[in-house]
Amino acid sequence: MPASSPLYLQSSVSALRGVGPALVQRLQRMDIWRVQDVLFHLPSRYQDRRHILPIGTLLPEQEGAVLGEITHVEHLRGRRDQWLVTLSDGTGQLYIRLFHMLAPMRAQWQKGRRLWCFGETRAGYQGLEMVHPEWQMADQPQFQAPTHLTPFYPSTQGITQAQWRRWVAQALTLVDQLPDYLAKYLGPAWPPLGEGLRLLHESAEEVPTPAHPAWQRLALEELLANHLAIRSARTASDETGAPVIKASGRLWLAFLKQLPFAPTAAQQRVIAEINQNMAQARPMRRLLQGDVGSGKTLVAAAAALTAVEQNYQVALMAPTEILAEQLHDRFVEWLTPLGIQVGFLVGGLGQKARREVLENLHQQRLQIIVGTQALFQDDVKFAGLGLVIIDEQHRFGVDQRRQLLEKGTIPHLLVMTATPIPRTLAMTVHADLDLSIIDALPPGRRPVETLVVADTRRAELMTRMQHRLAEGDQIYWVCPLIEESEILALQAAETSYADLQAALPEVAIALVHGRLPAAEKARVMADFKAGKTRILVATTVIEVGVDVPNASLMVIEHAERMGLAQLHQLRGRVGRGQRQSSCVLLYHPPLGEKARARLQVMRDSRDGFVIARKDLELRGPGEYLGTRQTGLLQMRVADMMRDEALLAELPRLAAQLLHENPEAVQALIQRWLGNRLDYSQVG
Ligand SMILES: Nc1ncnc2c1ncn2[C@@H]1O[C@H](COP(=O)(O)OP(=O)(O)OP(=O)(O)O)[C@@H](O)[C@H]1O
Repeated sequence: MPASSPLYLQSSVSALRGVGPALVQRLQRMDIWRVQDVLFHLPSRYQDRRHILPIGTLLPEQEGAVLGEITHVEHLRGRRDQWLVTLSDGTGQLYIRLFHMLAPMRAQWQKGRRLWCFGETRAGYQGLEMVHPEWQMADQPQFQAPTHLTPFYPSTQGITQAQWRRWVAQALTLVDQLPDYLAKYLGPAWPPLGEGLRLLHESAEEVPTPAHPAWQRLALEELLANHLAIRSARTASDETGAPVIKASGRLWLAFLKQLPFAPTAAQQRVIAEINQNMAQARPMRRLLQGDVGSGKTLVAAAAALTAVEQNYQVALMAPTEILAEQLHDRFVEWLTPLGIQVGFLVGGLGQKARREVLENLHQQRLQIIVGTQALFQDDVKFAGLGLVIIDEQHRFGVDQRRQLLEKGTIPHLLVMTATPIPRTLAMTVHADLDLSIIDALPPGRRPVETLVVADTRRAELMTRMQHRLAEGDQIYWVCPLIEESEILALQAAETSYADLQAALPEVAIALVHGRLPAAEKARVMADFKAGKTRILVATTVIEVGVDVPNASLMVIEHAERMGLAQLHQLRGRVGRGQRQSSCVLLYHPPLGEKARARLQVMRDSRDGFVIARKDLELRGPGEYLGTRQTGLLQMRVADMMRDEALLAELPRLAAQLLHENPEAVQALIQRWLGNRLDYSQVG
């Protein structure tokens, strides 16, 4: 082997031992280009493989190591071969399910052998099981149970955890060379930057917690990097002018006359904030936040009317075709009586129809266009785009948002989200976005009654459903994504669909899932909306934004596997009309402790903010890192809600750095935001 050349933080990852050309490409796809980027690729959690857990004490969804004797090996032949291995340790039995078993492994996995394995338990049909755990035969001399915590890195296909650990170890030898731009501005109580990175990569004994000063040091720098990125983008966009749109309110008043309800005070307030914003040449960058069902669509319509009255076009984007279609229908229903033409553009549109829409848009025969990502394509040209509205922005790539904004001169931008972010946090971190909050639900809403029910009680549930159906109500039946596999989710949904059809043969039931062709999806949703189908079985495609006020019961299968934010979103699909609605959270017993606590939060609370806070509290150590953040910003170590106290430091640090060390500003942004095109570059 040739002598390895010296390694630098700025060296390409190819300089790391064990990284060949194919791996370089894979790493680059994860936005890891240089050795320094490996240092900032932080573990998403830690595995504790040190302690052997008695099998009898295991709960579902528990990760851990067990050691026992193989008492049975069964080869299950079927569409797909499987092996079911029984492991016993005197306290209980655990099944190990394997979908492939190569000959050398088969030779070892014999009855009577002692086996150590590490994995996550799940409730299987026969009892607790682990699927493809990591393993070692424990009755041979080379067996060694791990003595340290094991960091677990976010990865991609073709990169193993062992590889990450080797690369990180190499990069860590350079950690002290990393420039610490903040040291001189922070008091002596703050540990150096490198300590934070060591803490996260090297913790051997205890899972690090966010309260640790070294962690806080990293979080502070990450928040600052985001803050700086946003600040610099905002300065750039401030210099360029957006159209000054001042409407008389003529269209809005005409619209109100035909609306069957009156806007709430909260809606009126945010509409006024938006109108004021659009009347300025400084481009609007406004985040409209409102809990599920708070009536954001009406606010979007009001903003659109302001632009249309002054002859500007409006683009309205939704994250999925179903939602785009629904928004389109709503806008057509509301606005065509006022003589406004609303177009629709999604990927699945035929060539001819598409050309026609584009032509109409370009000639300004369409004032409003509703669609999905398809609105970004190069050939989509506007005559005068004045306002862009994005629904549930976090589903959109930042890049796409930028592309759309490039289509107008500098259009105003309104982003709608149901994700709760406290005002103070949003103001500090999203320095570029102004915030409007709809803080009250429309009147007459009755809180959704939430029940937590074991899935062994399906018979009772069927009776409840029959009652509802007899009263003319409609029902959602949701099957969540299992193990992040769309195919498994689909199988589960198909099974539930068949079961429901068998149990309620006289009822019209439909199935909708992510793999249906767009037109088919649209048809199924339209039928449900029109009341032609009474039960809609769905994978979580209905999660965001579907509005069918007549649906008053939602059943969520395997609710114990879902996150709180997702459950809250889903539940928000019912309780949108005047009638008393219910949400049944079905779980598969036995229930793990954490899952029980999560479901209890759902039963006790209906407020998105409260639920988000509880979610934070319920995350155990090791679940803090790499968790999906509240939509807008995805951070690695910081959490806006948890690290609220750090935000106070940001303006001072930012001002000092910008003044004294502008190069450091760019370096920090690069370090934390990397080459990702961040939304801060928008506009
Ligand atoms: N002021 C109001 N009075 C009565 N009903 C209203 C009012 N505003 C909106 N609604 C109705 O409330 C329902 C929910 O509104 P909308 O779909 O806009 O919610 P949303 O904020 O987009 O929620 P989500 O984030 O869940 O999609 C709709 O059926 C809408 O017609």
